[in-house]
Amino acid sequence: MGKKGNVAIITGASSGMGREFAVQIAQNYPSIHEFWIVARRRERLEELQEKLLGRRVKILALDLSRQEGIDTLEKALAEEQPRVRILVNAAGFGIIGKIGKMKEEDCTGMVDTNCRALTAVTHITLPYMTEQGQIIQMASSAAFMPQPGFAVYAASKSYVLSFSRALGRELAGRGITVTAVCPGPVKTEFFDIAETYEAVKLYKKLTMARADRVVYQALVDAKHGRSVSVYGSLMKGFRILAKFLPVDFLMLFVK
Ligand SMILES: NC(=O)C1=CN([C@@H]2O[C@H](COP(=O)(O)OP(=O)(O)OC[C@H]3O[C@@H](n4cnc5c(N)ncnc54)[C@H](OP(=O)(O)O)[C@@H]3O)[C@@H](O)[C@H]2O)C=CC1
Ligand SMILES: CC(=O)[C@H](N)C(=O)O
Repeated sequence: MGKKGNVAIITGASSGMGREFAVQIAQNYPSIHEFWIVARRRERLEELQEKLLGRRVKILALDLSRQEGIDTLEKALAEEQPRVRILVNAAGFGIIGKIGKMKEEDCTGMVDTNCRALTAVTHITLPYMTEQGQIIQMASSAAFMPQPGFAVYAASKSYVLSFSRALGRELAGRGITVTAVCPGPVKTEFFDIAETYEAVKLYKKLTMARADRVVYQALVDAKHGRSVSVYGSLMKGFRILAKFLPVDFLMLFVK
């Protein structure tokens, strides 16, 4: 399995945008013959398998925040030597709340999953990526400026954006593109966990985008080799503001 056809590896495939990436890639990329779908909830991955239009599917029910999860993926890669055409790193989570007011493992867990796991998955998959391969990293508009009350999450996404842009330059010689996806709030199960301590702000609730549209735009941007994908004029405008206005001024509005 894996040696003959092109493979797409998608983490965070059990819900939200990761799941949507799998469905849209299956619909629009006939050259992808096999999917490796990764997340902790096996039953969700099994349910997704039914939607992947008869492609070969490898289900990897792994916790990527743990080294065992990364090791298992690395072993599967070494055994099967897949030709990876698309890697989507969508596994991630965020918890709204102030440092010191939430459990320590909730704070550091965001770093473990959003930064460490994403870096590790990218690192171990790179040797198997084909020329013209695409790496799609779920960052966020939260990467554009610090967010008091969502500090670790926003910092973790700044890491993803910075890492992905530099990686894109490193890989240019191999013909592999890297796209950091930076949407504003998107209506997914993300907020079930995010609201563990505090509710999401009203302005975010009112501006939530649809996951299918964000993912469609991200796939178009990745196809064009764009380093950053921002869905919607609101977030495009916010990105420009965040580039030009002083951070201390901007932070007055997200307290
Ligand atoms: N929703 C939003 O507003 C936005 C989200 N993003 C980012 O997009 C990405 C996807 O989020 P979204 O689809 O909204 O959220 P969801 O909560 O719907 O999906 C998150 C996915 O990550 C997986 N995941 C979480 N932790 C782990 C882990 N330790 N090991 C393996 N898989 C894990 C979950 O699977 P399981 O629980 O089965 O392990 C799930 O499949 C995240 O990185 C998020 O930060 C970016 C901008 C906006
Ligand atoms: C959850 C997100 O990443 C979103 N962009 C936000 O800032 O709330």
